[in-house]
Amino acid sequence: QTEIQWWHAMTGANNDVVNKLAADFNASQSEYKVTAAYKGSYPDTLNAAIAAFRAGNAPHIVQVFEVGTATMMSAKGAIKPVGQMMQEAGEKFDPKAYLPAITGYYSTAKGEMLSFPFNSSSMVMWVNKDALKKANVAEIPKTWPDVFEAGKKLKAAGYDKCGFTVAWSPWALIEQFSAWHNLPLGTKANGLDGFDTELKFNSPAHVKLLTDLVALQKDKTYDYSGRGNENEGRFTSGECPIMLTSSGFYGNVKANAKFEFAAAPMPYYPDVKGAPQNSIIGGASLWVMGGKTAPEYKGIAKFFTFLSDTDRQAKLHVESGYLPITLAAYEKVKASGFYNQFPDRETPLKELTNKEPTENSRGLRFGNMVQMRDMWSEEIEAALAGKKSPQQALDDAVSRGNATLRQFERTANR
Ligand SMILES: O=P(O)(O)OC[C@H](O)CO
Repeated sequence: QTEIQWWHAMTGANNDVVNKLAADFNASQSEYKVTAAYKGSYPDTLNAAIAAFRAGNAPHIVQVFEVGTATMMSAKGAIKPVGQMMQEAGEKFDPKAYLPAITGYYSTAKGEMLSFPFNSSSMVMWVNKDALKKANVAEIPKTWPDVFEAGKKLKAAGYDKCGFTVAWSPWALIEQFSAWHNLPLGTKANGLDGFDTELKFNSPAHVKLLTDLVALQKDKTYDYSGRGNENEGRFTSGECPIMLTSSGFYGNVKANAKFEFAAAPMPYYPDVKGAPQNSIIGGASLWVMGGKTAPEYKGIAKFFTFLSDTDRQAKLHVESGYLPITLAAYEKVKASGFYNQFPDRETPLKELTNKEPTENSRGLRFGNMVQMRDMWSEEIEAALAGKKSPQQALDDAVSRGNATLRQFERTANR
């Protein structure tokens, strides 16, 4: 048997999904054995894979979050392009089979898709409907001002540690916020059209959001929930009745929330022209590492074909909240009547296709993005702690980010 190691970052219900996929594939044939191993958060998993590659013992497959894409794309010798691997192994792989937002995100300028789409998501606003009822909030908030009002009422109704919050702060407050308001995160279509890009997310609308949050943090109408998804449990426990985070949070919400919930579209500022625009994808894709043997690549290719099966994709979407990935799986779920019964489960798909994407909302691709998210988070944290004005914090996030981009340009092996 040929062993295939798969490193991933999935916890809770999504961890069960990964283990089940590996077990089902292993049971479906006897030549290959996929061994799934949890390696910590997305940044931890990426760092572990880079370290293992340098030490000569990289796994076969690594799940890399969307913002690690530029890093992986530029690591030429370290990765095996998925299209090439599939072709050599005689397995079908058609980038056009995927939702356009996904294909665009993971393809090079030449149209080559280097990684295998796996768990793509978008950001939604999770709401605790029981809490809204208790606080006399008649409708699910649509705009940021509505969210602030709802947060105040929720706080008054007893949710005094957290009226509303967001997980993945830089993803929510900077990246998705920019796309959803048709504002540039950076030049050159947010880096998709070239590495020589400059960050632009210190606009008046960005400053307004941070200013509003700083004010609401004082009495915890808004309460900060960290840089990643480590505090998503604040929603399922009932502590924070409104939380912006991934659609892929569904499995954990379903398993743990003891209240009625819904996944609503992200809020927007109605006075920003063109808002809401469209959201961008999140989640992760599977990267194949370089330097493996032909039989190993054959096994990985067969595993990817197994993962692409339309029924399997449809089921994954329904159970996890991640996107159906392929057009065929999306059509299948639509035809089944699932969204008629559970309209909010289509929210992330509707956000992604809300309008024809612009240069500001096709996606993003920045080198050193993992480090940049930490810097951006530090600046958001400084503003929330009252150490810097929101304008200064975002100006600093932009200038520190730009310096990091220039460093990436100098060192990237392209
Ligand atoms: O929770 P996920 O897997 O949808 O990922 C969220 C963000 O896109 C991570 O960068």
